[in-house]
Amino acid sequence: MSPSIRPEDGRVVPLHPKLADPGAVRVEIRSKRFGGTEVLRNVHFTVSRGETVALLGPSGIGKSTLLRIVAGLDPEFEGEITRPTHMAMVFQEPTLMPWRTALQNLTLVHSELSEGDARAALDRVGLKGRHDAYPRSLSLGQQRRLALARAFAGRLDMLVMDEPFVSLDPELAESMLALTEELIAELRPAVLFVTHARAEAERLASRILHLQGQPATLTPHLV
Ligand SMILES: Nc1ncnc2c1ncn2[C@@H]1O[C@H](COP(=O)(O)OP(=O)(O)OP(=O)(O)O)[C@@H](O)[C@H]1O
Repeated sequence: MSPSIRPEDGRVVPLHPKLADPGAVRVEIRSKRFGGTEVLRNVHFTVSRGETVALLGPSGIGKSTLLRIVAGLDPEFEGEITRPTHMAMVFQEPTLMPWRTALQNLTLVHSELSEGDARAALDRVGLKGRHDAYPRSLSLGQQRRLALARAFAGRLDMLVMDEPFVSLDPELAESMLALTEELIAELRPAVLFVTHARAEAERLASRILHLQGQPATLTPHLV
């Protein structure tokens, strides 16, 4: 039985905790159009808490569009998304506030965090001694670490990542991948991430979903 109503337009409806896993993400997209072009059709899947799902597919197929809908950034679709309250996103580029220190980038987003906890979260991702640095004085790797610290700080039920390791040199990509793996294992959120790299998908994900066709739909493959 559906735990939530099914409006005609896209809406995000909280799950009733007694009816289903409150940490789960459920995606039911009947259709997504940009003007006259239908990009997604009948895309249905769930991500349980503690599960990591990778989304693969050719360039331009609709991966970022799907991710934006799931994250609640694009309400213009037909269907329904059910997701937990505490969600974080990690993008290709670290979206940091340039006029705030590393510590403030964390505490302004997570007002519930004590300063001690925020500092510990920065230390956890290897930013010891850089708490008071501004993003422009951090290396790209340090900026990415700060973005990860921000995503994983506080309560995290769901994590959405859009090609988080793209355009990094292999060494940095490997260290970010390892750090992300550790943080996911510690917090066990429901994770949905987009990647072009099959090896990355196979390493992080317990399940891989392929977007194919026009309009795109899903073909599931178990790793
Ligand atoms: N705001 C928009 N307005 C109109 N068309 C759009 C918009 N955003 C995306 N599209 C189109 O929707 C389709 C899917 O785009 P999307 O960015 O989701 O693909 P993608 O699979 O993430 O691609 P890539 O792997 O290259 O990032 C593309 O044809 C794109 O041109």
